[in-house]
Amino acid sequence: LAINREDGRGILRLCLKYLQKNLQKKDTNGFFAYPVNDVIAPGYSSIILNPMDFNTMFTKITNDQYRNVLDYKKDFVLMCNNAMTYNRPETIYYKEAKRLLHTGMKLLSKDKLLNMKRTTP
Ligand SMILES: CC(=O)c1cc(-c2ccccn2)c2ncccn12
Repeated sequence: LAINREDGRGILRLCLKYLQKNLQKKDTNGFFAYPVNDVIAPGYSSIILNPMDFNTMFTKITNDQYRNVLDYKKDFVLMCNNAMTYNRPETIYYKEAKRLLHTGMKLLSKDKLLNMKRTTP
């Protein structure tokens, strides 16, 4: 049973790294690559209580901190929503977050995930 659990984690890690690679490609300016700090975004840490970024998500993948793809998807949505909370709609950060979220929902759609589940060994 322990072996199966380890195998399962390995497969999930592979899937999540594949998804992250494709999502991060869409963040062409790298706005979501690392945590936002209060120097570039004044007052950020008092407005956004649950910050998230791709680097943090990658660390969580590596440390098996996601039980499944839906857990990962929650962090992705959190990251995009944070940007649409802190930044005003007319800013590039808001616009990029909205576009990234839309792209992500297509990549993380149910049928895509079902297909992945079906195709993984
Ligand atoms: C994601 C986000 O909210 C963000 C990323 C950045 C950012 C990230 C990397 C380089 C430059 N800017 C940012 N700057 C000001 C205000 C908000 N942001």
